[in-house]
Amino acid sequence: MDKAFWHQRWQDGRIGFHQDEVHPALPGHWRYTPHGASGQVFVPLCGKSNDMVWLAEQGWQVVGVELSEKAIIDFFDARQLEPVRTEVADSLLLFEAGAYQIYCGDFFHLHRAQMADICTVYDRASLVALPEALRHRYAFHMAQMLSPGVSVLLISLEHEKSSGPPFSVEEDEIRWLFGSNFEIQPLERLPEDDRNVTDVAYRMVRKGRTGMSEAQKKAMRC
Ligand SMILES: C[S@@+](CC[C@H](N)C(=O)[O-])C[C@H]1O[C@@H](n2cnc3c(N)ncnc32)[C@H](O)[C@@H]1O
Repeated sequence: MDKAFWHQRWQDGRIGFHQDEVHPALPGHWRYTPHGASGQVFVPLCGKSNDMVWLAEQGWQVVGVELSEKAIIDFFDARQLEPVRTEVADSLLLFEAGAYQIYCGDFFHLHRAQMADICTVYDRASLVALPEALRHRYAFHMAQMLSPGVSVLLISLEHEKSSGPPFSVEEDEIRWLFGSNFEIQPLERLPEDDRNVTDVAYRMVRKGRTGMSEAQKKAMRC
């Protein structure tokens, strides 16, 4: 899947992955309360997801990344927000308004520095958007960017077809992709939908040692 594929999908309005409602697994499995307004949640490959609105309503600062500028403009327009647009390093534009900071560009161009204040991650339908070779890169890059202790609510999907997107990404593969860097706990299999697709939710926590001061800082922030 190259970038042109996704730009074309957004241009043509072929965005069957977009949901008008909040994903049913999100409220049930979201167990964090941010302290003050400082909690940042990262939403990779965010599209114009309404899940970001739910997260903002819970008091989170939402940091997204999305290739399609059209998706980002649509997201802000729907909320009558006029984002400030700034050029940042490595071919990324940052759109900011209200509780939202959305980077427009390639996930793989994000750096650890941009993730420094991230407390947690909400990841729905990112892996399943990527072909196998890119899923490797994705899992590695995510691990590189997140500090030990950061948790991820990951929602993948499974189906019988051999093609995609969406690709079927099952527990064995998730363990293979992320297992060396994350503790992984399956949370829930949702009921199969009318296209025979099953969403599956996992909680993952970035492994690794935290120096006392880093752990303390993170505990205070998140
Ligand atoms: C299956 S959709 C999921 C969107 C969103 N997570 C949701 O739940 O509605 C995948 C999204 O990832 C975006 N995308 C694909 N490759 C990307 C990349 N390398 N960097 C940033 N965004 C990407 C696409 O434009 C598309 O909006």
